[in-house]
Amino acid sequence: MANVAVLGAGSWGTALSVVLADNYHDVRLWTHRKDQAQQINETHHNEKYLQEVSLPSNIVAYNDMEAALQDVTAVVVVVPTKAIREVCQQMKSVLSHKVTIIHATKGIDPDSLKRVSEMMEEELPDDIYEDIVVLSGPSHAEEVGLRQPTTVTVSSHTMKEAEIAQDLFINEHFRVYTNPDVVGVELGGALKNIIALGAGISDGLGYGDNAKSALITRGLAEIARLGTSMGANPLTFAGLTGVGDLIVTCTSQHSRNWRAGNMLGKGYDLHDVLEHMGMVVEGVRTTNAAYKLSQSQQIEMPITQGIEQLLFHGAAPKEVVDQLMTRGRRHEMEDLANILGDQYSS
Ligand SMILES: NC(=O)C1=CN([C@@H]2O[C@H](COP(=O)(O)OP(=O)(O)OC[C@H]3O[C@@H](n4cnc5c(N)ncnc54)[C@H](O)[C@@H]3O)[C@@H](O)[C@H]2O)C=CC1
Ligand SMILES: O=C(CO)COP(=O)(O)O
Repeated sequence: MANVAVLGAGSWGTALSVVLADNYHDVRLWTHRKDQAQQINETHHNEKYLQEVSLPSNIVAYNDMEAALQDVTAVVVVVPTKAIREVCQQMKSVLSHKVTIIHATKGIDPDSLKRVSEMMEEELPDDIYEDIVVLSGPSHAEEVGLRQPTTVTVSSHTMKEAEIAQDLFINEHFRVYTNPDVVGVELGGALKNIIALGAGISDGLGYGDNAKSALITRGLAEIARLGTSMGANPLTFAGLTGVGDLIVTCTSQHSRNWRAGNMLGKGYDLHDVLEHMGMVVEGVRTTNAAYKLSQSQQIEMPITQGIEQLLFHGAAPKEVVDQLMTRGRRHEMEDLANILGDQYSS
């Protein structure tokens, strides 16, 4: 069994620690907050982020990163996208041996327009890891923590590292697939958060299942359009980290992105919504990143564009829906064939 550090003690870092602990690994759950480390070790619960789950005794919380990383063979990074560079800097200053590095963060940085693994590659020295592994897929922390059946995908450029991650996590409640398409796996997980905001907005406006199904399906089309232009394999978007994660995030009240969207649809102000959530809503910053990417790559992303207008430029939810519904007429098969490439054109 392995010594594994999980960096980030929010809801997802805590739930992934439970999976690792169930597989008999010694888990060091690192948090940047001393009081939280103390609270977890005293109560064996993460009261703020995953209250209902009781944590096995082989999960120990740390506040000292150097101590948490001592003798580990694998490090799982699960902080919000905004904190990735900072946490990598801290890791770099205390880690001198080679480890398997896995990240489970879903976002794109709106400043550098980089994916999470790209930011990590920029920040970390080459000699402490072989290849970054991405873990993504339809997986609400609340359900994983309760050991409900869940499937995810791990991806890295070298299959060996992905398979190490698969071995660490797989068990009878948590089934782990591999996929070599790092770009597609990462982009699917990040971009679905924009569409989940949209699904929440639609529900907040009082629209029904037809509208939500349209958002999921046309959202998938624009995710795949941007994704393939950035080098992803279009088939990945038909898998767990594409349509799978879209379904789970757009249809569940566990989703923070859906919940934030729902409040926006009901007319609440973005600042108040984020304050109320108290947990990361990755879709907000990723909307801005995807919007910028769509502009620079000249990719049509009408839903993302509408949500960008709503979040950052004062557009009313109903105005955005009206704009989407009155766009010029389109040929559905042509749109889909364009994503898949020439061999599918009619
Ligand atoms: N919650 C879920 O069900 C899932 C979340 N994810 C992704 O995992 C990532 C983390 O999300 P959650 O754990 O849900 O977020 P969360 O909001 O529950 O917790 C975030 C954690 O990061 C910590 N943090 C914030 N800034 C930090 C910094 N500068 N240095 C160190 N720690 C910092 C916070 O103290 C908190 O413990 C996000 O990218 C999210 O999209 C992915 C799959 C499922
Ligand atoms: O990524 C998730 C489920 O796969 C969690 O989504 P939220 O961040 O919207 O809660």
